[in-house]
Amino acid sequence: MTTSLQALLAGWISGQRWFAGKGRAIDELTVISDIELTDDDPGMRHLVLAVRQGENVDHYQLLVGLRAELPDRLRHVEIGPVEFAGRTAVAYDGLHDTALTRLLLRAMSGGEDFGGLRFRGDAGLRTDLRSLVVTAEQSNTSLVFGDIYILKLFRRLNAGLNPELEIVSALAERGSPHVARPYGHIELEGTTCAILQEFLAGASDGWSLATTSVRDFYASPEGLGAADVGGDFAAEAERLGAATAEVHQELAAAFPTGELDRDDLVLLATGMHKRLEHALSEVAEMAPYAEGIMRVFDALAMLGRAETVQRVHGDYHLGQVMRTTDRWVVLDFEGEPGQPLAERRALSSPLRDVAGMLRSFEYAARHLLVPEAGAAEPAAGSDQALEEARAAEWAAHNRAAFMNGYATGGTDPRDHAVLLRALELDKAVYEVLYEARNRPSWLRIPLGSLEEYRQP
Ligand SMILES: Nc1ncnc2c1ncn2[C@@H]1O[C@H](COP(=O)(O)OP(=O)(O)O)[C@@H](O)[C@H]1O
Ligand SMILES: O=P(O)(O)O[C@H]1O[C@H](CO)[C@@H](O[C@H]2O[C@H](CO)[C@@H](O)[C@H](O)[C@H]2O)[C@H](O)[C@H]1O
Repeated sequence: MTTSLQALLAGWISGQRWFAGKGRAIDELTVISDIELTDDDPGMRHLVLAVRQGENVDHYQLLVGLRAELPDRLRHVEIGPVEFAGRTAVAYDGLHDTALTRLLLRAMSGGEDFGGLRFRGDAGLRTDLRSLVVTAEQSNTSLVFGDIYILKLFRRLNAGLNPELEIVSALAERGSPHVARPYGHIELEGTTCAILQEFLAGASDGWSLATTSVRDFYASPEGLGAADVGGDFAAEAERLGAATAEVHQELAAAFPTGELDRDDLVLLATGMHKRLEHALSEVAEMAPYAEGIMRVFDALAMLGRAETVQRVHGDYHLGQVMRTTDRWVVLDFEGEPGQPLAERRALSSPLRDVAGMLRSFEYAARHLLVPEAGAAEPAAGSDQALEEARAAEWAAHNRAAFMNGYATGGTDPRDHAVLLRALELDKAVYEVLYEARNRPSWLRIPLGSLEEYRQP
C-alpha cells in the first residue's frame, strides 16, 4: 500500500462513528497488516492500522474495497483514489459492498486462510445471502445477512480471543437457549476480528420493551400502580431474572470459579474507591454524593463473609438482552468497553451483572424525566414530583420482579445486600463517567438515582 493511502486513511478514519479517538489529532497512522482477499474488480484487502494519538496506540481493522470506478450507491463510503501494485483504484469501505461481503461468508464456510487471516465457520453455511449494514451501532460494525446471520466486525482490535466468541461458543456447546448460536468467526493470528451468529429476527431488545412499559405507566391515570397498567413489564423482568441466573449457572459450569475471601473484598472495595476518585476528578457534579458512596464501599471492605466469583457478562444492561417469542437471549459478552481483555475475562461476582441490570431498570424508569435524553418534552402542566414518584415505583416494582426471577436459580441477590449495593454504586460511578464523556445530557440519570447519598 502506498503512503498516500495512509494519508487518506488518517483523514477518513477520524470521521468514522466507530473511531474512538475523535477530537484528538492523529500523530501517526501505520498499516501494520495488509492482506489481499481478492484482486478482482471489485477487489478487497484486509488492513490493520496502528493509530497513534499522543501516548495512546489503537489498532483498527478495515476491509477496504477497491474498484476502478465507484458506483453511486457506494459514493457515501468512499475513502479516495489510491495506487498500489501498479494499479489505480478507488478505495472504499468494503463492508457496504454486497459483492464483497458475500466473499466473507464463502471464506468462513470453506475455512479459508489468507496468510494469518483465518476464516472459520460451519460447513453448511448459506453463502447466497445479501448483507445489510446495521446502522445503529457505534463502536463496531455489524452486517445482517438475509435475516439469518449477523456478522459483528470489531473495529478496534484487542489482541487475543474475544470473550464474546469464547463465551458464546462454550454456552452454545452446552445447549444454552440464552445465547445467539455462533456460526463462524474471523481471526488474525489469535486475535478475534469478527463473529458470525444467529440473527434473532423479530426479537425486541430489552431497553425498547422496558421503556415502552414506562411510557404506558406515565400515560396511565393517576392512582394506578405500576402493576395495574396494560404495559406492566414485571412478568418479563422476572423471566429475565430467571434467564440471567441460568446463564450464570451455565458460565459457572463451563469456566473456572473461585471465592473472594476477606482480603479480596478489601481489594475489591479499594478498586471501587479508586474508580470513584477518578470519576470525582473528571465530573464535578459527582462531589455531593462521594461521602455517602464511600461509606458503602467501606462496609464492603469490612464484610466478614466469602463471596463466589466466576465468569460473568460484565456490561449487563437492558440493551444487551433480546426477547424472542419464547425466551430471553443475552448478547455481547465482551465485558466493559475500554477495559483490557485480561480484566474483562477475570472472574467476578455474578451479582455484578445483577447490579448492572438493576441499574438499567433505574435508567429505563428515569430517562423520560430528562427531555434531552431523547424523550418528549414533559407535557404542559406535568407534575415533576408525581413523575419522580412514578419512576421510583416502576423501578422498584421491576427490580423486585427481576430479583424474584433470579432467586429461582438458588441465590437471592437480596441475601448479599452489602455486596450488591456496592456493585450497584460502582456501576453508577462508571455510568457517571460514561455519560459525562459520551452523552452529557444523560448525566442526570445516574446522578438522579444517587439522591439518597447526596450531602447537603
Ligand atoms: N444476534 C442478534 N440478533 C438480532 N439482533 C442483534 C443480534 N446481535 C446484536 N443485535 C442488535 O445489534 C445491537 C448491538 O449489538 P451488540 O452486540 O450489543 O453491539 P455493541 O457491542 O456495538 O453494543 C443490539 O442491541 C441488537 O439490537
Ligand atoms: O452497550 P455497550 O457495550 O456499548 O455499553 C455502553 O453503552 C451503554 C449505553 O448504550 C451504557 O449503558 C447505560 O445506558 C443504557 C441506556 O442507554 C442503560 O440501559 C444502562 O443501564 C446504562 O449503564 C453502558 O453502561 C456502556 O458500557
